Amino acid sequence: MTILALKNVSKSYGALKVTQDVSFTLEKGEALGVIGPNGAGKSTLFNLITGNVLVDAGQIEFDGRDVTRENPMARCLAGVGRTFQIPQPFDKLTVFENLVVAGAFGSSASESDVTGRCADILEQTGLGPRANDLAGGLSLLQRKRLELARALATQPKLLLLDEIAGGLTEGECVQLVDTVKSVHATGVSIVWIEHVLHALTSVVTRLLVLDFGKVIGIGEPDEIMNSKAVREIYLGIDV
Ligand SMILES: Nc1ncnc2c1ncn2[C@@H]1O[C@H](COP(=O)(O)OP(=O)(O)OP(=O)(O)O)[C@@H](O)[C@H]1O
Repeated sequence: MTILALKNVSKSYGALKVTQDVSFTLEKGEALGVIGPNGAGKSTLFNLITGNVLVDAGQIEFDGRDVTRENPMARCLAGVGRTFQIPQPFDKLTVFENLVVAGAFGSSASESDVTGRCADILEQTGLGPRANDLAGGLSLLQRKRLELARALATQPKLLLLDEIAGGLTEGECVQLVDTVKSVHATGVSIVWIEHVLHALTSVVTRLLVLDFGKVIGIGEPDEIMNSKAVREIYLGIDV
């Protein structure tokens, strides 16, 4: 069953075509990786799915509904959760308070449900011992964990991860990937933009490659990474 469908989606900023006729579908429970060179339009793709940017043309369906013209709040409440490339938590709130704010405003759960759920998410994301620490004092790995936890507090059916492994050490990356795997195992559908390919391919079963806003490949990771188009355009190898 399809959870997300983009149909011929396009977006330009002036003369710059950032998203060009992009179409793909994501099945419920699937994890899809998105790769491509800097500036290929990956984050813009997320902004179009969340509604932070509106399409110029095309259609976006989420969970069986046309959400193309819906605002980000409506899409979040419907189950589209996301993390940002640069985590920006409320630095002067505690980790737990950050989760409660996300749960209270980004989900339709009642107040009592939100606090209970946030306590569970703290454990799930390994932030239990940091619950009462101010977010501003967290390490990069903990900030990434908090970014993931805040997205989970909105009770997403679809989780969009934007370079969550970027900047981490190898050991930290392994830890975070384990947490992403545990989230995926609960049935949440995932689209993950990531430059750290080994982290990405340990979770996703398909890769989508963007270049200059166009989909130049979508398929199984091995097939995609060995394809002529990807080696020429994405890896810069002349074949
Ligand atoms: N609001 C905007 N106004 C004008 N140009 C924009 C805007 N947002 C993005 N762009 C441009 O669109 C292109 C795609 O940007 P985007 O951030 O989606 O790429 P990306 O693939 O996520 O890159 P990176 O891997 O560096 O994060 C870039 O050339 C960027 O400068």
